[in-house]
Amino acid sequence: DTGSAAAVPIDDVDIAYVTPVTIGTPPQTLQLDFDTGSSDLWVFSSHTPASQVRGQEIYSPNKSSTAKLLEGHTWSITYGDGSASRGNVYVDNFTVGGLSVAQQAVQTAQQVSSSFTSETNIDGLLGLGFSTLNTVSPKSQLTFFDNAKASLDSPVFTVDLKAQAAGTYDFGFIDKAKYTGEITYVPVNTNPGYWTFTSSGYAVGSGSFSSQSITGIADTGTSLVYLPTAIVTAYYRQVSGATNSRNYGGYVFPCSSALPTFTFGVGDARFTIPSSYISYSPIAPGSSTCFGGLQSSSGLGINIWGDVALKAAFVVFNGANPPTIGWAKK
Ligand SMILES: CSC[C@H](NC(=O)[C@H](Cc1ccccc1)NC(=O)N1CCOCC1)C(=O)N[C@@H](CC1CCCCC1)[C@@H](O)C(=O)OC(C)C
Repeated sequence: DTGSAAAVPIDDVDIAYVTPVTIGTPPQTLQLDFDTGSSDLWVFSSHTPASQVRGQEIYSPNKSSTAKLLEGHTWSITYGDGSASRGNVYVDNFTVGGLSVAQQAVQTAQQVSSSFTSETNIDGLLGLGFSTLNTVSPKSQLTFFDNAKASLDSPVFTVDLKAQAAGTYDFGFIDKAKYTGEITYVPVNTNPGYWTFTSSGYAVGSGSFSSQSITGIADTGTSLVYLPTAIVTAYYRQVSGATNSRNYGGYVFPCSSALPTFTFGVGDARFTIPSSYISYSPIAPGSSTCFGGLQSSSGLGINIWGDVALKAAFVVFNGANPPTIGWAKK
């Protein structure tokens, strides 16, 4: 089997991407944020208090003839940005881009934090991290990818995110039309359950490449790139008027400033993030102060290659044993 579904930006700065999925019988369609940085599949549902729902699509298990409550199971998750949700669990038919799993654990929200309520374009998350991170208790559940893996032509999914355009999540195959040149594969460390790999270094603009190991995670659910402070300060030193603003929580600069590109290494391959991706967004609509798409990871305790970096490449998440991650130009 294979599957292929669109990854659509939810706003004009690519803060996140959503992908249509169908759940149950008859099928209910929701738009989910596919997140390689977590491993819970949860949805706004008929169990979510109306006061916490603001236009999101909901999954109603009682309207699905194939839904079954997973008795006594609950879940609760908190993400890196502090947003959180919790609830109970059903199993039901689940399809992504033509690829179906019969008894997928679908975690129904009974409580979501205010940031989820206010994010009206996201109806839930589909975790693509390793199933060891799943929060369902007393028995943890498998991700959609882990459930589908055995039936896939190849145990992979690929990520092709685009700037202000629809990209794709493909399952079970590698589409040669989506990348150029070779795919460079590197090992993945599955502890504690993210797609953790080691980059071979970086360069700022046309500057020399600094060979150094940068261990971090490939995270489709994170908007920006978060790297060690030394690298980030070296970058913004090249940007006139840039400051690290406590007020705005990161590096800001005059939107009129010229930004260098940022290049990162994967093995011998080099990937360049265009300046336009790093001039992420005005700090407020119409402001002439812009927030950077490259920020320091010092507050996070983990380096994150989020959407700003993923948009610059075609990435293969290889779920074979042992897992690897592959990066190609496009
Ligand atoms: C630096 S870690 C923070 C990361 N969140 C983010 O990157 C959020 C995502 C978001 C999308 C839509 C609306 C609102 C927020 N964006 C964010 O914090 N931004 C602030 C800086 O400007 C860019 C937007 C995060 O928590 N990612 C989650 C998934 C994410 C999906 C959207 C809803 C909130 C949760 C997950 O990938 C995760 O926790 O990763 C861990 C390993 C850090």
